[in-house]
Amino acid sequence: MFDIEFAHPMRIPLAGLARLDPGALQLLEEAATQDGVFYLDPHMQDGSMPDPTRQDRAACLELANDLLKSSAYDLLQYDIDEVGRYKLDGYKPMGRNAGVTEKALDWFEAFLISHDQMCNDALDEQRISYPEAIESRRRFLKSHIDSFHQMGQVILQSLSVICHLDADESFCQRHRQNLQSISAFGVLRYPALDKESTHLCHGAHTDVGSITFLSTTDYGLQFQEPTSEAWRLIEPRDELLLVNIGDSLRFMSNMRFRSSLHRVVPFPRKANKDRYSWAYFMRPNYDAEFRDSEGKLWKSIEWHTAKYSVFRAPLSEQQASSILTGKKGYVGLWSRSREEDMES
Ligand SMILES: O=C(O)CCC(=O)C(=O)O
Ligand SMILES: [Fe+2]
Repeated sequence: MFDIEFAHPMRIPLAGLARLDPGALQLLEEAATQDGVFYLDPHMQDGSMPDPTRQDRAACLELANDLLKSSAYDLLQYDIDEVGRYKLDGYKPMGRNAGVTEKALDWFEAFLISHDQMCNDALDEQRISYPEAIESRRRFLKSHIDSFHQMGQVILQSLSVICHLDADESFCQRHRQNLQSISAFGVLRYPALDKESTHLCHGAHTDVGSITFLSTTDYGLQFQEPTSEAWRLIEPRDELLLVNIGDSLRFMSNMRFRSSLHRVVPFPRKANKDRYSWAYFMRPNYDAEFRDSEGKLWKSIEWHTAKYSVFRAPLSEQQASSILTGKKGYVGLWSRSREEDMES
């Protein structure tokens, strides 16, 4: 038997939050202040919101396959570091960031599609023409992103009630759909690994934005329990969405909410096939302001830019600040030997 410890994120019903049900709000308050991660049950009995775990799951997987089957050469025509100013759209090849061990680079590829390109008609940015796999699914992607944004607003409204914020201070006001936003939807592929693979998975980080909705096909994601600092595996659940709170919401709540520290590592006996995940990164409007844990004032777009330059930096530079993980000097490296212990 493996000695693997699982996390047990709370399961919170979206329907309860939409009604501001006190029981659901209490669960959300506990999850947001203690761990910064929870499972969301997105099912609305009255069908008032599309349920992105059902048919959309298959559609996202098909999109990921269709899109990422192109050669790296073709995909690099949409290099995320070249396409726009803020790395919100385009292809991130494997190995662009530092990874989970000292010598490793990351080993996942991703394609991002910004909220504004799909859903915001009054947009200053130039319109991007995407690969056919995306262009042919514009209607699906628009409604998919819209429904994530609506779910995000329900969570933000609930968190605003928890913080006793007045309507004009509500977190929702800083995530308005008609203002420029850095939110994005992404599909990710982690190729199958073997024992000799040098480059691995996805290094430890907190998410830059406010709320991340995650779905995945397989094991691998770990989250760090804030009090014990132990890494725990997160079980993939088809019928639920995993929600991570990110830095922006942590800062906007004056550090009351935690941003979850997570990473993706090889999972014994499961790393021999591709792992897919897809995420909606709900992030604040460009100009939304907050103060970080040291009191420094940031516009959301500035924090985003600073965080991405740390994602792209070598490990030594990542270690020098607290931007990557929220803890200066800590980059959350994974040790292969422990993993091998588990396999024996
Ligand atoms: O693939 C996963 O499960 C996690 C992805 C992630 O943490 C991210 O893209 O920020
Ligand atoms: Fe993440």
